[in-house]
Amino acid sequence: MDLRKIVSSVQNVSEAIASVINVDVTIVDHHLNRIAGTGCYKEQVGEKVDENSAFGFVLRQGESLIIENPRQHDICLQCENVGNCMEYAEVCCPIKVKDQIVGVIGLIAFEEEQKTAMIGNQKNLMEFLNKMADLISSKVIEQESTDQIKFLVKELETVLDSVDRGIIAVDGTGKIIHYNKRAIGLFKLSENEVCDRNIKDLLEEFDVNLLFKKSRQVKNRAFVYRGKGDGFRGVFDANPIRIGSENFGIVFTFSNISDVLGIINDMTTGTMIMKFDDIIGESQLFNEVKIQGEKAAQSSSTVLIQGESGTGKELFARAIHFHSQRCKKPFIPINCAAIPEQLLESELFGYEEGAFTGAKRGGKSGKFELANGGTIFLDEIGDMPLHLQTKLLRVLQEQVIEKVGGKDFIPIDARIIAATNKDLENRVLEGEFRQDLFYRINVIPLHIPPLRQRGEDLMILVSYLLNKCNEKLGKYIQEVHPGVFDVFMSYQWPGNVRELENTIEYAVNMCSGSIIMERDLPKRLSRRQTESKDESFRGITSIQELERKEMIKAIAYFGNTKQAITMAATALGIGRATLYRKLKIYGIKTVSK
Ligand SMILES: Nc1ncnc2c1ncn2[C@@H]1O[C@H](COP(=O)(O)OP(=O)(O)OP(=O)(O)O)[C@@H](O)[C@H]1O
Repeated sequence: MDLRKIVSSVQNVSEAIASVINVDVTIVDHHLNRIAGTGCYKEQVGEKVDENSAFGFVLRQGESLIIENPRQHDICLQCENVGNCMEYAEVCCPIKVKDQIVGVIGLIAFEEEQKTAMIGNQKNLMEFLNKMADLISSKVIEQESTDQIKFLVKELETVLDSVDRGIIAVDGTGKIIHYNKRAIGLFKLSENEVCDRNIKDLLEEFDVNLLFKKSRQVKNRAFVYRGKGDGFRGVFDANPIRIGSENFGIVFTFSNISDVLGIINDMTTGTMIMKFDDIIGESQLFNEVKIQGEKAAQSSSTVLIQGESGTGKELFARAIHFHSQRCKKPFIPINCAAIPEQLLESELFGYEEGAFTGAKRGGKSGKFELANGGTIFLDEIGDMPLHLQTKLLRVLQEQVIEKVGGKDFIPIDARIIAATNKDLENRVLEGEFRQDLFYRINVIPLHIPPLRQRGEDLMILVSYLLNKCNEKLGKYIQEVHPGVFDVFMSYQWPGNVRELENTIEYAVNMCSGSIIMERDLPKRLSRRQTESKDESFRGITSIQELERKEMIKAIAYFGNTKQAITMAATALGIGRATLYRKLKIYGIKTVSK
């Protein structure tokens, strides 16, 4: 508690005392700084008073003191000013705030007449001085509470401004009375504008009156703020301000939907950051794909990654995303084959409240919305149902999505990387995949070669996966026996790297020494070796299958128009009618004759 905070009040009090009792007055604070004074003391304000003076004594003792005989009094003998002292008498009274001494009021007589009046009227004088000290004390307390309120307000403002949701408090009519910085940032309002606004201006499509009437808490309500052309989609909570049974207003908290979705992504998708250097393989064939992938990362065009199951298509998709300019934004994978057909649409595009029985209150955002600004990875796109292919084509063409049961089109900026282990061209010919969509997604095609075609990579992958498994299982297997490599090289690896990974993990578990031997391998691998001869027989393709494949190739090359069929027939060396007949037999879809 500091008298210096109320110096002007203290000076006023000292002048009032001086004019009532006609002596000089001076007041010091608890550090013995003179903070107010009349007469000769006025010029000494700001100076320090000697701690051995009567003021110092009263500050230490906390009791009033009257000195009738300056320069002879015991206290005066200690004072450094005793030689220059001109006083006739002195009265000092402590100023206390809640038992704490915060200063001293001193009255000084410089004439005999003043001294007589002071000494003669001691009792009344002391009472008067105590009242003046109380007055100063109450001013200090008042100042302290004002400071405390200012501090609380500042503290609250800082708390509100450090929340990354917009906060707006309104009175019972909806008029904005408090807000934080994030709120004016979200609604793009200036500080002057915001106080003239009513919450109804910001939540146009929402029945705010009902909210006031019902005075109920609301959580995560979706809304659209259209603003002056720079609106946003968001969610809000509303909490009524209730004291007793009376309502004083509502506190709203707002978030931009893309911020919310960003947090959901970070928390739920457990983004695995992947770089091209993390993808193992140095064979020429594989390196070429990596180079293509790196180039694809520099662009925002759609990529179609084709390759057998387990060849690393998702790894490539992730690496492309994390090498691209979108790397700080979400990477959202969705497996189109793993989600039941009736759910896939709402998973991809989201749904509005009430879109179907069982739809969640407030609706749901789809993967496209989650991927906004980033990349959506549509795995197993070859299994996407035809009606969704049509919707996807629209997203690609118009860059907007429409939620299930929704009325609005939501602009979306998500890069699409699709992958499939099916022969998509074949699916087009079979009428299972839209040709126009195929061309749209196949802008940058990447073909990941199967493991059996990259023998050089097998060795590096085995050593990489061995380390990985040792770490995972806490084992120290050092190497793989050369005989095991022979088995690996002659095996077809239908499950590619995923299968190799599982095989190594199995072998590491089975191995009791430090080298993986043939006996540690899963039985299917050694069985395959003995069966490989049978398999090479089985590898012989029938004439009919060859014929079918060549026809598919010709149609894929020349196209599926009437004119193209004639050209395809010529290239195949058969007549047009024969080609039509055979296409029908093989179930290859074409334009009608
Ligand atoms: N070149 C590689 N280097 C390291 N690990 C790899 C490599 N290729 C694949 N893998 C591993 O193999 C597994 C399968 O990879 P991924 O899921 O990317 O394959 P995919 O082709 O997308 O498979 P699917 O077609 O079944 O979806 C993963 O555990 C992945 O880490």
